[in-house]
Amino acid sequence: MIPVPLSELLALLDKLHAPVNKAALTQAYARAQTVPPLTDRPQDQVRGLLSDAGMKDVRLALLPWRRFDPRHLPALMWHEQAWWLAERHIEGGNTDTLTLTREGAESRTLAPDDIVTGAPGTAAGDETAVLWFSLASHVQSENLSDSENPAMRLVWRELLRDRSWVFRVVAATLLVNILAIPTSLFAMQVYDRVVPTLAWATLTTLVVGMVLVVGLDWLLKTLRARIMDSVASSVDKRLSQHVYEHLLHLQLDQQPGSLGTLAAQVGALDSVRQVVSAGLVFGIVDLPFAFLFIGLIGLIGGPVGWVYLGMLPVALALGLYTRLRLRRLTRQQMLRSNERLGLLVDSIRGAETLRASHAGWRFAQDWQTLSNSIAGYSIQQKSLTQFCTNTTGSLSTLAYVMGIVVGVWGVEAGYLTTGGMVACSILGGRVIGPVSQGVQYLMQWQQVREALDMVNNLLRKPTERRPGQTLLLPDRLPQHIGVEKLRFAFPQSPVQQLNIPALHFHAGERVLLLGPVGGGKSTLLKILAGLYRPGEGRVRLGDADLWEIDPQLVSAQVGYLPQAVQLFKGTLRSNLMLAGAVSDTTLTEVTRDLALDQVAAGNPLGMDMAISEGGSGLSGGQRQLVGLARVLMSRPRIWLLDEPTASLDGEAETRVWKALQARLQPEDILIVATHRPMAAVNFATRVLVVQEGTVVRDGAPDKVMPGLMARATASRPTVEVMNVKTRMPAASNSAGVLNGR
Ligand SMILES: Nc1ncnc2c1ncn2[C@@H]1O[C@H](COP(=O)(O)OP(=O)(O)OP(=O)(O)O)[C@@H](O)[C@H]1O
Repeated sequence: MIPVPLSELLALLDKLHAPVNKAALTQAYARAQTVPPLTDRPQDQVRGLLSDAGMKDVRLALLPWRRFDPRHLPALMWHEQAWWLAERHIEGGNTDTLTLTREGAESRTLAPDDIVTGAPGTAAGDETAVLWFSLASHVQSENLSDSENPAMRLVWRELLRDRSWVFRVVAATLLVNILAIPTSLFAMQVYDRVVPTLAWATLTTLVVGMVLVVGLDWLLKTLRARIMDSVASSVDKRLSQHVYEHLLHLQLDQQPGSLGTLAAQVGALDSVRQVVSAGLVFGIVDLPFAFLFIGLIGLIGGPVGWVYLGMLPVALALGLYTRLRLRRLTRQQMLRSNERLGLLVDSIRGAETLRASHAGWRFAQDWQTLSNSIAGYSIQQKSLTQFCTNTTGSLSTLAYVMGIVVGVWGVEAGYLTTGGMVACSILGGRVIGPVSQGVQYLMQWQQVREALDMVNNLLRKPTERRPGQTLLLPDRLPQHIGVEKLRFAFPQSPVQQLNIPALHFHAGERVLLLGPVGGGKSTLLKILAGLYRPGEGRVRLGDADLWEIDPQLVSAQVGYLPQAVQLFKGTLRSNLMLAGAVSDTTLTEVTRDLALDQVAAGNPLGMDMAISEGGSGLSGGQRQLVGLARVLMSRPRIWLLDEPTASLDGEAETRVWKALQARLQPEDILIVATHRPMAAVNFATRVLVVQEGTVVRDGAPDKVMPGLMARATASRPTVEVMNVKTRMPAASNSAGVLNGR
């Protein structure tokens, strides 16, 4: 790689608003020209130059593009033998494009997937890479998990991010309310001035005025609705994105168990936003105006005002009572609805098993029980809200009637005219409206509280890295990975799944991880991959704690193959290139070595053959091969493979080991959890047996394997053939060997 040009570096620092002295950096560049470089690593060169220019605390890393998260752009990109300033643009809210610019060249606009890596003949140094600066100003995420009510804080933060809408909506609502005053005064003038004298000219003037008022009122209400809709849509987008990304970055061992709950948690903020934004305007404008109108009624009609004022505490008591009674019902209904959603997802995913084991009736029964229970709660809830709505309606009519009655007394007593009485009735309508609305809010608030609780449960769960955490960007390739004083237990699990005082793996090691079913192999691999965070102890990647390192760097170094490979809706190609585009040559080579090309060859669409949701369309073994292909294409330094050949036949298994060996660099670390060690034992350098969460054996294959084989043979059942006891032959996968007992 050639050194990073000054112009591109300055352009990036400018984009990042980094406090750099341009003149000092230019001088540092000039000084660097006069001496031979101490290092040919661009990250070290840039660090040196920046340090020379007075920017000491710079953290940067060089990452392969395929492992880089484009949301962290802008950055400098090494692409087609040149350094570019890469920026990300989101057009129309969804199309993601990259713009590459550099001095003296035409700028380019590309889709992230257009940048392929590992092009034919590319050495590691020629591959598209990103030089990424981690600056303090870059870390924008807020730590919501410490907050008492993170969901509410999030809703407020998003609603008030741009406060101008509040002023506009409040101003519009204010005017709408003010316009109600001339409406009532119109009636008063007509009754008191026009009707007694039949003054048509006055009536015409009043009507013209009212037409203007009505027009303005219509315009203001339309504008207000538009503003509210656009705020709602942008807030919804940001809220759902935030909650979804929080979910994606949740510590995997902390994810909620129920899928229904999880789905409901992600969607629940929507109802919160609606009530909070409408409630905000209600609280700021409508409610104070209700009091203003009561005052106005009092001014015109004297005691009539007391009638409407007296209605307020009754309505408030009604709303609070309903809310209290709704609390239990709403909670139960939500819980059951979540359970039912979970059941639905489970039965769709497990349709085959249900059909094969004739267990459908059991699920149908559960569905019916849940539906009955939801319907029961729903009926109770509806009748309660109906009761409240009807009572508020009757209360309003009563207030209106009482207002008229008291008004008649006023007319009799002489302090109120007929027109004044009509005006009081019209203004009374402006009091009744907000009061009924307030009662509705009180009822809805109960639902919102439940929804908030649900989202809070999700947002309080820890993410893989603390928001705002200063992450390490080590730039040396890790020479070892390991755990120290490790203790791990799943949440709510009374037993400890792993307890390992110390375990280290060094460069060049090829390790087989054996042990009985449920022994803890997968959990250990997930901990080493940085997917599960241990409750106690440390995971070390090189010299640093893995959880202190930027996750992009971890995933650039560590490749993990899960036991159950997940495929996603798309094509075979999109599933293979899940982590980013690779060159067609790399794709062809890997698929050929794993014989996955035969799958594509058998389909007229080839690599573009459709994969449906949940990954149906491929066999179990083929899925495993897709998972392996993903890891092989990502070329990690540390390979963590969980049962890579469990679903494969002997031939495919041999092919997998060959493909893997061809790609393993001498310094790479390979750790394979398997129940079929025999095909891999010849190239293994170390065998570990994990049982009941601890390492019970650890040594060279020739030391550990004979003992395991002997035990496996001894534990194999015997059959009696014509009175001769014979030991059962060993199965090719030697499952017994793995028990380690
Ligand atoms: N999500 C989970 N919640 C609670 N306990 C779990 C969870 N996943 C695994 N376990 C428990 O952790 C223990 C270790 O499981 P793990 O999957 O690591 O075993 P394993 O050695 O990989 O087994 P196998 O050989 O069957 O794949 C088991 O006792 C299992 O029941």
